[in-house]
Amino acid sequence: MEKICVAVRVRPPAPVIQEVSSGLYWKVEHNRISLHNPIGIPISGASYAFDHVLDQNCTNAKVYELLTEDLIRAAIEGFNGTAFAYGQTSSGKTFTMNGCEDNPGIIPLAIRDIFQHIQMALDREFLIRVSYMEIYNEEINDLFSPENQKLQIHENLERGIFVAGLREEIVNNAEQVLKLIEQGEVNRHFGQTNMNARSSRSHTIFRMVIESKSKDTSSSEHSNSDAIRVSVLNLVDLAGSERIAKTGAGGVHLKEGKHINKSLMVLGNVINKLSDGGKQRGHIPYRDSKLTRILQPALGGNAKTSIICTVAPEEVHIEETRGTLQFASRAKCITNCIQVNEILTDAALLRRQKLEIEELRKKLQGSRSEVLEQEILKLRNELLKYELEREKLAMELEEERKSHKECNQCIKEQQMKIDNINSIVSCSEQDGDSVQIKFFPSSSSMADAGILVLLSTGWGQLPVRQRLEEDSNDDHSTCQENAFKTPCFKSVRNTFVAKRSNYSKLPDSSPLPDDFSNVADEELWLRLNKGHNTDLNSLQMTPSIKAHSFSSSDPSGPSPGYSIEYYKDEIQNLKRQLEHTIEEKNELERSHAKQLFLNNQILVEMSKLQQEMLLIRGIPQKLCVSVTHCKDIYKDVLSIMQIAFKHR
Ligand SMILES: Nc1ncnc2c1ncn2[C@@H]1O[C@H](COP(=O)(O)OP(=O)(O)OP(=O)(O)O)[C@@H](O)[C@H]1O
Repeated sequence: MEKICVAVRVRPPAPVIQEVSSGLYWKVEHNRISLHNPIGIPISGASYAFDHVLDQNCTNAKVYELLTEDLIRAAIEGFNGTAFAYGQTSSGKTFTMNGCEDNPGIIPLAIRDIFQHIQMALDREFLIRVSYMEIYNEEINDLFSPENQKLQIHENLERGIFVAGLREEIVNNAEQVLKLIEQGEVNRHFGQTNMNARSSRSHTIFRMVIESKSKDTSSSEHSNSDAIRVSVLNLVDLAGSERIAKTGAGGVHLKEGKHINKSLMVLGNVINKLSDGGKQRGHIPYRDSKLTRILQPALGGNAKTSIICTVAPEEVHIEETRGTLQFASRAKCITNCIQVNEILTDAALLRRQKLEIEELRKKLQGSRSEVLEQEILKLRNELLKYELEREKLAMELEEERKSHKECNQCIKEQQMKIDNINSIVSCSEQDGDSVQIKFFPSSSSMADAGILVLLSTGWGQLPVRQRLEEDSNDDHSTCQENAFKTPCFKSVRNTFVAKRSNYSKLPDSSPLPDDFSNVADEELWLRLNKGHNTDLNSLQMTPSIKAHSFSSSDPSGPSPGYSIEYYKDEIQNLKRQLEHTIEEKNELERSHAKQLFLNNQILVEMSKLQQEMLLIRGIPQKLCVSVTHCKDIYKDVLSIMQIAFKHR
């Protein structure tokens, strides 16, 4: 955004005016112009400041330097530019824009300057086209071709606002242009008024279209230097507002004056609207006059703009001067939005698009590679994680295998022991004699103890039955209680019990054999009686007699052939035998109780083993699940790795 540059130029007083003066005068100080009373005091509300305020001594060259030089340079670089002179009639607009031979105005100075710069710009080649038109009575006429009259204004995307049918001359040097202008001036409408011997009766617009492109096409691969810059420079000399009373215009001039004033009023409206700025601006009436329509880009559009407001210093023109200064003050508020105008040839367009595509591709590749790197990093991390998990699972699997093996071994050992016990028990049942049972349970207490239990049967025979079942739902408390009672085989289900068979049956004959060949040796007896030394001699001395029952119903009674002594001895002997038998019975009961206790302990151990077995049975299933899980993980890892390699 750039503000319009506004300057006020005060022309020298006209020598011819004869009037009664009140002594009011305009004073120029720096960039300010103020109306003063005759005693030199500024009049309130009549002081104006601008970018430049140029007094009567200012030359056109200075005006050009201050107001137009930058604009011309910008036009060469591709920016649109407009400079116009605004002011009342005979205030020096034409003098400022065209100048005279001694004091060339902005247009010839600009033309020379432009060509000078073009010649110095070795890196670019230029094409300059010029046209010259006037808006006379609200009609556009071509000053280079007088036959081109009443031209129309058009607008399109390519050219913007333009006058259709206007002759454009391609020019190569300043002199050529100046000559063309000279020719065009001939066609311009001038008129003589009371105020100006050569009064412009129309607004004139000298237009230069400056096209340029870089001479260096080799660097065009990496820049936009092949783009064609096109700028439009308008140098405008407006007709002056006039009071009919002052100018004395009549007839044609009156009509001209009316059109001039009307178009200037529209210009004032446009400036007013533009100076409002922001949302209050509303509709800008560019289309209300041909002048504002043509100058539209210069007023709030894409152009650098300079306005030179010329004023007459005479007291008689104070009101017009104040009007011009107010117009200038509003114009000062207008901002334009300028930008380089570039036109791309097909080749240039193609090249620029190529560059853009290349840049986009680089950006895309950059972002793509970053994304891929991140993805690879993520995959690597995941891979590492899975590998660790796999190793952990493999270790767990190995441990479980070991544990399974150990358990199996343990079960085998236990099974062997159980079989061993079973075989011993079945042997004892078959033999009905003496049984030697060895336990090597897995539990440490039992193993350490290395318990050796001997069960024996003898007189008062005690055959042993052992049962072993795997069911762990035993009533151990019952077993414990029963361990110290006479065993009850039915109440203790699935327990390891000893049974005394034929307990109540009296033998038909003495249990002692006739000879001792089939009787257990002395060591066995000693062990059975826990060190109690049985009177073997007495046992051996016991005669092999047939037992008799002495029931009251027995009519026979003792044989009469025996003496009293014999009977006494016999009674004594029987008493001893009875005592011995009772003792043996008690001992056996104790052994049974102990055996039951041990059996219960074995059952507890077996129950534990069974629980372990249950756990062990579940291990293969677990292992299968683990192995399947491992396989799945391994498959996932493989697929992830395959994908990562594809991306690479
Ligand atoms: N700064 C100046 N120095 C010397 N002479 C000047 C200056 N400005 C204007 N003049 C003279 O004043 C007279 C009127 O000037 P000019 O024709 O340029 O006025 P104008 O504003 O163009 O009038 P119009 O609107 O009627 O065309 C001319 O004779 C011109 O030479």
